[in-house]
Amino acid sequence: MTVITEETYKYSAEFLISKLPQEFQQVDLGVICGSGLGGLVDTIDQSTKVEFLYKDIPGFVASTVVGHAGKLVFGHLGEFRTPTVFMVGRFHCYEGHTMLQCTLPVRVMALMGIKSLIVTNACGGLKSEHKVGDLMIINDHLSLPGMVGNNALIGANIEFFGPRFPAVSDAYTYALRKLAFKAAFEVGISPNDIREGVYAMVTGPSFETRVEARYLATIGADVVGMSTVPEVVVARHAGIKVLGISLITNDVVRARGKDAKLEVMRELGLTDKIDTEEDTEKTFANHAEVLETSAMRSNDMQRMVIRYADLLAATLI
Ligand SMILES: O=P(O)(O)O[C@H]1O[C@H](CO)[C@@H](O)[C@H]1O
Ligand code: HPA
Repeated sequence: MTVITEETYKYSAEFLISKLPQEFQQVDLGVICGSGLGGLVDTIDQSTKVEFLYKDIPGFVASTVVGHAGKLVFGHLGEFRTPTVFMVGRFHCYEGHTMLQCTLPVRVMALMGIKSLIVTNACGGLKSEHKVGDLMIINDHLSLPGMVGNNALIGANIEFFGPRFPAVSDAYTYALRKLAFKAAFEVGISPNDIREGVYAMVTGPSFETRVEARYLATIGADVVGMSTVPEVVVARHAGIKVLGISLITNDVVRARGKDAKLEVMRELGLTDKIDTEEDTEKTFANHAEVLETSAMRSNDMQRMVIRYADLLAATLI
């Protein structure tokens, strides 16, 4: 296991601070941009923005996924010009990174002063009432890797950040979820296009089998993705408040699929039963579809995040 010490995090933060103008040496808000959702940084004041490629920051690993630019951007967000740090592209375990490597930027952001983190992601919808393109405010998560031995906090606890056994039952606080819905409605997102629910994390990179999808829905998940949870756990451990926003980019195939045996028996006249199961062969999940939906809906998500940052800056939450 890669060991990352308190000094490693501090070294990365000090590196950034030494290169940043004073206005960004301490930031209030962090934003992690999910697949295809990095366009948010195009909405910030371009004249004050400062960018670092991940490959140039000590301790950071490389971002290898299409739709994840691989840069850390500092800028002013919204009308209140909140000093914000954006991860434009995140790290995933399926890229070969450990959870500690994937979450290193969150601790670096903690050292740079963030009090609040907005985590966004692209995900697959598991419920028939969801539409592709819907937004979902996360109200809880189901960490499949975390439950079976791959929790982001495994290893020596760094007391400097937080306690050995942090509670995450309130990771997605009610007050912030309310603020997010307020932001969404104020920017004109229809209540029919935004919901609240449970995000399940799997490691990927293969998408779910049909039975895995049914299993996830049965055990309480509304959507599934391959990120977010490690970042949230590490942020909550460090006392950072979290808002999670998912964009449902595709429908996860759940139908059982046609019964081959029955079909052959019917063709040979051995039975007259007909398989009524829907044929979903054409709807495989794929990353191109994920990026396509992100591109279609990223504007709404951006407007909502900007409004949320302003509401947050205007409240004492
Ligand atoms: O969670 P983000 O980074 O948004 O990306 C999602 O999209 C990719 C699959 O298309 C996976 O990486 C999944 O986690
Ligand atoms: N499954 C897992 N992760 C995802 C999906 C999906 O269908 N879509 C986007 N990320």
